[in-house]
Amino acid sequence: MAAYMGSNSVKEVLENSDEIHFYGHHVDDGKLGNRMLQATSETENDIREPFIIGVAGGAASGKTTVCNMIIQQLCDQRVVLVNQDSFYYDLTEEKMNHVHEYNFDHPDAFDIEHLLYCVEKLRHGQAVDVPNYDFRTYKRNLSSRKVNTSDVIILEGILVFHDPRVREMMNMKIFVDADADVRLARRIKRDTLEKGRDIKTILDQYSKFVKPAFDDFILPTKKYADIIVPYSGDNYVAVNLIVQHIHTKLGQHTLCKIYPSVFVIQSTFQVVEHGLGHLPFNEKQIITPTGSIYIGIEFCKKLCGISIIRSGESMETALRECCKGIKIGKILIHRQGDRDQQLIYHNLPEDIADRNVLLLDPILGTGNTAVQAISLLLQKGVQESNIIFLNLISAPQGLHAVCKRFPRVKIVTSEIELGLNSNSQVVPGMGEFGDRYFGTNDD
Ligand SMILES: O=P(O)(O)OC[C@H]1O[C@H](OP(=O)(O)OP(=O)(O)O)[C@H](O)[C@@H]1O
Ligand SMILES: O=c1cc[nH]c(=O)[nH]1
Repeated sequence: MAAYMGSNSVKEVLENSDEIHFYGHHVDDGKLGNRMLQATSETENDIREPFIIGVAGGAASGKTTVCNMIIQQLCDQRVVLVNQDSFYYDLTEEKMNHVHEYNFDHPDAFDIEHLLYCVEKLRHGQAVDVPNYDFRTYKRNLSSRKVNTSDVIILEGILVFHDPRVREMMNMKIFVDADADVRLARRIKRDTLEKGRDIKTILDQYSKFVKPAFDDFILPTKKYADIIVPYSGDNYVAVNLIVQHIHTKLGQHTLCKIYPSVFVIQSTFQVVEHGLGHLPFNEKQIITPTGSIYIGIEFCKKLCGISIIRSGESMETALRECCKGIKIGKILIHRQGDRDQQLIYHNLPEDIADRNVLLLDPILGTGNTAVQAISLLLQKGVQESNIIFLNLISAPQGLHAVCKRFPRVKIVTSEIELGLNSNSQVVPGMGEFGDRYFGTNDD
């Protein structure tokens, strides 16, 4: 476990000091302090960004049905649907005169820069005006549609996976797959009814543009999909699985919105570094023994790590890699399922009240253990706002318990899971962490 929590990016330079922890970089290497601050704020922003889903697939493959089913099942969330069709370029008079020669299924038919601009704004919490494209006039209406940002943004369209910049903004990519004959039959029905087109025109357009564009541009983007949904009427199983995943991810968003003290770091590599990034520091310059100038940072206040025995000890190596010589204290709490915890042992730095405390425990289940440990730290005079709880897997129940009781304690975790089972184990989770890490399970 410690191996994947280790710090590769942060170099510790001053050793054997439990008073000063200075980690930095050579003067040529840029500004670590700035990088750390940037990393922290970027990650915080990421957490609050909407969940963006791309839904691609051939024309009339069932994308809209899948999107509607997702929207219906996410009824407790704010969802907005943005259709790539809204970003068709207006046809010029000349193109209008030869409209049957115009390829609406080619990537160049879309104003992708405008689409990118709109999604980028929504992603950063701003409302946008999305154009209203009229298929009868082949032009955007004068009035646009005001779209507010939401918890979930669904971006639907035949070619939404085509541009890598759009793809990169998506948290989940779904490709709706339907046989060519099914797509053609549905297209004929839809275009005659909804767009007032005649069958000959539809078939000409299909063989001339739609089919070649599907083969050349749309089908090749299927490989980018995280999920391929075979369209056969209403695919409830696939949509249920998708919605379940979104709910789990939104659970994180919701908890982070409720509790500004919770930070979810997408990679377990960065839990320790991110935690350190919350501490106040000053930039410091030193001359190394070889006479080079070295710029790093120095924490304003003394630090210590406190691990909750046993599992918290698995995080000590990572902490020591970042802060060599750091004082580490211990707390042992006997956990009995969901019942009261018993404090068995503690060994804390005498001057702990004057330190920032990084509390280490990879699992936050019911939260009882963490609440006991934090209560002990407060009894010893540690300021609540000087405690950062570093964690790998947390259950929503544990987060509620700690955040409600200690709103000023920061929690840095790498995953918020679904919940707890009847044995108070985190689910899906990883079972008994300590047994797995120390090899004391029966398997
Ligand atoms: O939030 P809670 O429901 O209180 O559970 C979390 C506690 O459970 C685990 O320890 P465990 O008791 O399994 O001991 P171990 O680390 O020694 O294996 C974990 O490391 C936490 O300390
Ligand atoms: O899932 C859990 C809950 C508490 N402790 C663990 O090790 N795992």
